[in-house]
Amino acid sequence: MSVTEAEAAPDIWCEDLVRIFSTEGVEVQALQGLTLRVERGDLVAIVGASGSGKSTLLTILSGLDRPTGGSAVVAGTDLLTMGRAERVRYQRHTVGFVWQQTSRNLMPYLTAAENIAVPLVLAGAKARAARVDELIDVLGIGYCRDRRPEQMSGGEQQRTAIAVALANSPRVLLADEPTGELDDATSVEVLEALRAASERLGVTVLIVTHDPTVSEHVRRTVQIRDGRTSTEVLRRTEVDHTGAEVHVAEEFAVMDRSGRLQLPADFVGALGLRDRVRLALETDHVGVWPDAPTPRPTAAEAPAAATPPASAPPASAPPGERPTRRSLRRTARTGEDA
Ligand SMILES: Nc1ncnc2c1ncn2[C@@H]1O[C@H](COP(=O)(O)OP(=O)(O)OP(=O)(O)O)[C@@H](O)[C@H]1O
Repeated sequence: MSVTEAEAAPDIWCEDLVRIFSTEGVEVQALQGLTLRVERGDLVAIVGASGSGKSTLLTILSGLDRPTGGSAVVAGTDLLTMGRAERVRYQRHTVGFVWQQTSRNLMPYLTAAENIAVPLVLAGAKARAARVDELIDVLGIGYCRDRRPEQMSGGEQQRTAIAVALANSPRVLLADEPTGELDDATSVEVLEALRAASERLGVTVLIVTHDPTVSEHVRRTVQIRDGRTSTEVLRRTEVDHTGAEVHVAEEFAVMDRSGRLQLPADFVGALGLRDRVRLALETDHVGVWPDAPTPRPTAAEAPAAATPPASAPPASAPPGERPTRRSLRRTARTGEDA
């Protein structure tokens, strides 16, 4: 790979990632062909219900676990093939980690500044004092510099933990429920600290969370369902015709290389889609209909489309009604393999 190619490569790239756990003869597919691409310097939240595979993904990306199959490359390191020595280097220099439990991130008998210096000492880094000062400034914890964790609030401890994780200048910062033990106001402080780290230090940040409010503080939220990325929400700020700033959130379904995508649960529920659905390829979108005999829709009733709602095409008739517009009709199965 040339230098230019390496610079253009995403910092996190997973394709068809599979992790199967076998316990007492029972297999659990925690990741079932997950695809994820995170560009350098991005700040992304991964959200999903309990058991959807978030922690499994994070444990693989942190180099603590190895996937069963697929591809996973982080900042140029292939996680499926890396050896033991490379793994130590990877965990020390390529990725930083912040855990949910504030107590797990910091040594209780050291001050904030001493905690931040620990990874620098272990890595034999030079100019340690200057790096500690820089991180204390970026995370806004100057007033906690000489305090031990028990003398800090949960939010201050997490901001110090972020500084510790960033000490050796990792390319990627992984945070597992970093606001899980915090109240709303303190959560916002921690999320803003992660955003500052991303913007001022150029680090790529991946936050795994249950907390729906986290999505409001990141540009991109990826939803995991049943071990696969299912939908993504992208947020941006626009200026409307009156000159006012408006926040726009657009939801997309994620499609893998084989063309598989998960319809959002509310789309499936709204039309009672189950087992098999009818598909129709239109010139600019794909229509999806229940398999059951469909009553003729009124003008106000639009069928579900597998394209993003924000750019949803005009309503079209169910299969069989306007044959001239259609070049392909199929029946597909919903459920596990849809
Ligand atoms: N070591 C393991 N052995 C067996 N099954 C496991 C193991 N780790 C995870 N699983 C299973 O894999 C699936 C995904 O688990 P995972 O912990 O990744 O989900 P999660 O989205 O992080 O959930 P939570 O939000 O509750 O932490 C679950 O069904 C879980 O029971």
